[in-house]
Amino acid sequence: MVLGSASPARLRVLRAAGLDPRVIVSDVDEDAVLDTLHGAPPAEVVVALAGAKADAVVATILASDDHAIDTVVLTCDSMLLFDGELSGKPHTVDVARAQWRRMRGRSAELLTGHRVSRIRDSRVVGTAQASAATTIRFADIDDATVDAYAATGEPLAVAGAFTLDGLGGWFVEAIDGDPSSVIGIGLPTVRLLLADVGVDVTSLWR
Ligand SMILES: Nc1nc2c(ncn2[C@@H]2O[C@H](COP(=O)(O)OP(=O)(O)OP(=O)(O)O)[C@@H](O)[C@H]2O)c(=O)[nH]1
Repeated sequence: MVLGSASPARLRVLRAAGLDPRVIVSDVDEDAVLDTLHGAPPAEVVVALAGAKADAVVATILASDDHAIDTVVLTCDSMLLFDGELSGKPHTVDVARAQWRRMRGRSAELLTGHRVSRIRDSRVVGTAQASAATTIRFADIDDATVDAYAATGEPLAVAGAFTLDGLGGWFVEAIDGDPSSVIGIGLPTVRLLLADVGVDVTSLWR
């Protein structure tokens, strides 16, 4: 399997779940793709972004001269849907603090889009895609805690400015949905997408 993602968290989830994928990072300009998706439903946005990453990684694989490839490429994209707005990574401390001041004490949905692309005999023989949504309830933390968390830098590089499995875990009171899709790759969703392209996930276990 090929994981088309630079996300260390996605790789960690797959390895803990028995896979040892090769990593090929796509160089997709996500903002450029987002510009073509104004008005699209949020679930379609994250699936479209995962698809754009897949197209780039598949092109890289097909450009190689290894024609005996029989593999599956998995790509994802995660964003937070809060008050009707999709947001990705904050990138700066100020944006992370503002995000937390708005969402503390409230709930939001972490959406993850997935694309599975099966390659055999140097061509794509099957694709499947789907999104997963998990509701997150955030603790009502005070300004000093928000500032301390933002200052760690952790929330800057993750969708929605929080992690479930890191420092952010102190501030996630409850979730309703698949926990792995919050971290960045929904295992139950991917299991069904792999089946759609004729791959039994148990055959991929190390
Ligand atoms: N560890 C952890 N990471 C999270 C969590 N929520 C979101 N993320 C990460 O936030 C990032 C979302 O940004 P994306 O644009 O989907 O992915 P990326 O990190 O840019 O990597 P690419 O797949 O190469 O685009 C991913 O790396 C997710 O793994 C979480 O709860 N825990």
